[in-house]
Amino acid sequence: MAAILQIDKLSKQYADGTAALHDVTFSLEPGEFVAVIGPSGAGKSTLLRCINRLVEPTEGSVLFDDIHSDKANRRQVQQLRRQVGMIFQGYNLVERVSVLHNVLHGRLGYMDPIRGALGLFSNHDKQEAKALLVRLGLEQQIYKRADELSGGQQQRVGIARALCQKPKLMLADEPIASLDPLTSKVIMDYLYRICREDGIACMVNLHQVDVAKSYATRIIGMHKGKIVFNGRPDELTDEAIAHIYGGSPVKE
Ligand SMILES: Nc1ncnc2c1ncn2[C@@H]1O[C@H](COP(=O)(O)OP(=O)(O)OP(=O)(O)O)[C@@H](O)[C@H]1O
Repeated sequence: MAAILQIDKLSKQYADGTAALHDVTFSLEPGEFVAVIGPSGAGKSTLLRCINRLVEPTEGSVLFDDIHSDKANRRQVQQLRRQVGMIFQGYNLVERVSVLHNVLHGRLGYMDPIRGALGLFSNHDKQEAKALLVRLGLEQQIYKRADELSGGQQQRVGIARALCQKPKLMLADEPIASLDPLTSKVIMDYLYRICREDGIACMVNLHQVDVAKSYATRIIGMHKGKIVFNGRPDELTDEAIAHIYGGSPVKE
């Protein structure tokens, strides 16, 4: 199957000289659910953000569905961002507006900017946004303000907003880091099930190895800006985990 995402020799050095990514190469096939694990500072967030150009890579290329992100013009970056949904640890909702409006923000990339700024969403978009909220078990919360919701409910709104973009790829940057274990399971169950049902490829940064092992179809392990593991969950041995988190060499 043709890759939906092809990352080649990607490196990122921040302005202060921090080398966050070094020579990262991998590809993602449609429908894969990939967990990215690694210690704090390994470069997981930088990697995700280089994919949708929230961070400019220093070297290397990102090819997403025929768009060379590194060479893309403004129109192509906009096209890329429409097709790549993003879920954040802190949910990134507009707190004082309704849950429905937050979800509709996922349509802004498809709209005339003036209609978008005025909040003139079509009835079709509103129906789709409501259907997504029902799918995420939030039918009672549709007209509430976002800041009236619990953390787990807010993250479900974040997922609905990303789905409203009709993405081909979902990037989730530590989506459960601020949630308790029970709520984390609910969020991971929704994210996994919906991505699998809708054929959306997903890359999710996680701190919890056990969570990565129970959901991912593939795991990428990072250490100091490099990929040091790329394999199936059953290949992630204790030794491989020690290598990712401690940098010890993997025996051949
Ligand atoms: N804007 C920035 N400017 C300078 N250095 C940065 C910036 N953002 C991240 N870094 C550095 O780049 C490295 C990788 O950071 P990144 O946030 O990508 O790692 P991470 O694996 O996602 O970490 P965590 O799990 O703690 O979120 C770290 O050394 C970090 O301090």
